[in-house]
Amino acid sequence: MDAAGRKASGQIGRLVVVGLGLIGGSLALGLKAASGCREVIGVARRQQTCEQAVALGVVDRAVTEIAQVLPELEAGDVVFVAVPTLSVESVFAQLKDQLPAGVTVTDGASVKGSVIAAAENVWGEVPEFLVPGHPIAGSEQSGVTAARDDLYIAHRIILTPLENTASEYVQRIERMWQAVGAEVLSMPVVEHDEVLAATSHLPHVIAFGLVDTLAHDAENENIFRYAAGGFRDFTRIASSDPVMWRDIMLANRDAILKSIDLYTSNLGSLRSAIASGDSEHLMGVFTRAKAARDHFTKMLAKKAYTETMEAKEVTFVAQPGGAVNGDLRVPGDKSMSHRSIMLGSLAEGVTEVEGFLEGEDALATLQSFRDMGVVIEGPVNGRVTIHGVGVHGLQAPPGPLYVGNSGTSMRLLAGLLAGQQFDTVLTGDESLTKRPMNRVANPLREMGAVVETAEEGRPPLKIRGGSALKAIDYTLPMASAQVKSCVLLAGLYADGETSTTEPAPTRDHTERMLSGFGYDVRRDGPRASLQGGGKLAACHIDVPADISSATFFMVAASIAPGSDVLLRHVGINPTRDGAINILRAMGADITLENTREVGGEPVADIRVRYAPLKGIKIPEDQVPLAIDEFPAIFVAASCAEGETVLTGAEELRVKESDRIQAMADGLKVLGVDAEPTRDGIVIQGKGGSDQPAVFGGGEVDSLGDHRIAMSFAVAALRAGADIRIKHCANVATSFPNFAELAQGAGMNLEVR
Ligand SMILES: O=C(O)C1=C[C@@H](OP(=O)(O)O)[C@@H](O)[C@H](O)C1
Ligand SMILES: C=C(OP(=O)(O)O)C(=O)O
Repeated sequence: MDAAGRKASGQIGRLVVVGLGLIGGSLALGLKAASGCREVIGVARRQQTCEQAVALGVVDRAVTEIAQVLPELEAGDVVFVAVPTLSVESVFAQLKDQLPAGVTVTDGASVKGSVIAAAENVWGEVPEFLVPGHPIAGSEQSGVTAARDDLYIAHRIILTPLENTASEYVQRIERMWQAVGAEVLSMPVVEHDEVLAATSHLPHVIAFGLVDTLAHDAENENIFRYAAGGFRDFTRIASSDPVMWRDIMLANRDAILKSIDLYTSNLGSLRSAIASGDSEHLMGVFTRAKAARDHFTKMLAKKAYTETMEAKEVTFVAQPGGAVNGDLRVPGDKSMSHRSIMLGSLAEGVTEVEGFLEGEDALATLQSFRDMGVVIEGPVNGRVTIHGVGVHGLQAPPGPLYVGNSGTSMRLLAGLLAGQQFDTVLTGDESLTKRPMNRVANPLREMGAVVETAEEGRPPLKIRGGSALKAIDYTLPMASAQVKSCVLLAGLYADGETSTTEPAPTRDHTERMLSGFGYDVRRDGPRASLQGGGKLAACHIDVPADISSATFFMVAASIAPGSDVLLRHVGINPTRDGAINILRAMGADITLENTREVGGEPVADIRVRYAPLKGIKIPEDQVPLAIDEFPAIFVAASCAEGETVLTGAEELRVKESDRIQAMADGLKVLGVDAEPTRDGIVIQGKGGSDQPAVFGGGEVDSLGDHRIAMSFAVAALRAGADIRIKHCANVATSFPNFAELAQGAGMNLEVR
């Protein structure tokens, strides 16, 4: 918001700032810059500070006693108490009985419990005009000379109003902070003090303590001479104002002691690990901490990551025309990446993975196993090292396992977790929370697991530990590799032989990878079975490029005249190659080169050249083999000559979106006749016309579904005007570098 906008919404009367340091001075400057108040009056004990504040333009005038200004205040004015925590009470005492009605009092202390106690001591109860607050914007600098008018922009202000705080006062303070560009949120007092003890007060104790320890060391001259970046970064906050921090320690004693005790015990474990050379323990702590800190940096940079992904709004604007050319390698296979982490974690020994998909879905699985105590190094350029803990080595996670947008994570993990001794809760994002989970909960219950779901079998899933699982012979009601894998993974923990029978072939990566880890899986047509109670041995996994991601470029090359792409090292497992078969049946020019086997999975380089397509009736036996590729295939069908009919694909309705409806809606917006049916779609291809443009321009909604988003981006190659695609952040779940690769290959795609 610009200054004029803030002024309109944020005007208060006069602002009285008691305490002219960094925090008070910066609010004064910010509010003046935004014309957010009529006048700023400063109050500081020392005359020199008053003069300095006026000379610097921080305040309009300044006095040494608050009593000097109280008589002239009136309703709508605000008093901001920005003195060290333990001095707040004496300021309140000076306000008592002299504050005119309608004036709001707020403060900026780091501890809220002590401010509440100070108010009770002075007024007997917390008055309705007091709005306790805490701007999270301090730095190691202090004093009025450090004040800046932009200190609060994009910073958070926590307000902790009590039940009897009147809402008009709270609203005034919210508007005041918003006027200087801050984001205001509220929290109960106790929660505020505990959160701040852990995130701010403890780090200050450690920084002050560490610098003091080293400064007392006889060798200190040398220590400080050689202490470079790490020491400087880590101890910056030991330059903070000692009085302010002494006050905070005393005021928030109990919460800080709790944090110190927790930290001391962890430091003790680290000490023992170093003493005994326990490298596993050290790697566990360091890899978990690195992941947490990297995640935090991404959150601060407002980049996509599992928990913040939905908050980020990404729009694709795909410009019409172009062709795709070049030699590309799309990221690693998502299904195999998930399974490599799961089986590597349960194996004995160290599993090395290459080609791992660094997309949000596979990272959510990885984080879940870290949360269950597995040491996992990486990913770095697709390389992951998993220190397996054995089939019975997982530990209870500290909280619910959050798997974001990933159905595969939730359904496969459900099977594994049913066999553990500890309870777990699996949660996900808004899209995943709408997807059916009874398809896994029911067979797990038949095995003796205790699994609770929310209404109508939706997530979260609560899985009780300690159940003795018994083997079952399960006939799947739908063709689903996730359900099959869930049952087989639970079967590792069951007494006896667990088997699954599927109505049609589905991806068999679980069966293949289990065999790769030395676990005996018997396969007989539609039936797969394994005996519980075995062991997995660590191995090396080379994850090929994901055929589901490659499909976007297969379709792109097939519909855009002048295209010729080579897609390297793509997995062409016969349970995944439906898109190749369907596109070829439509007339696509696809050749497989350098076909080979890598780690038990067939792999090839796929060459695709433009060729005119024709509509077909898609054979139902191909549906499970191309289940994730249909959104892209519908784009190909729109560019084909004649009608394409899909049946037997009702499963598409329960993916990240209802993919039949979402694609039909978007295609209609772009001028294609696409009629959804119960279990499929009928598309009238427009490829036979003389017009190069099959699609009109327009705005379509991907509904947060990565595959819908990428499919409409590809459609632009044959569009007559821009296609704007809303809600594309989730492309990062399966294909984080889609836009870069697409642009490099010749598509005109802009990410906003
Ligand atoms: O097992 C797997 O890795 C997957 C199976 C498929 O789901 P269903 O089992 O629900 O068909 C697929 O859609 C999903 O992207 C990945
Ligand atoms: C359906 C998909 O994934 P999941 O079920 O793992 O969310 C997909 O990637 O298209």
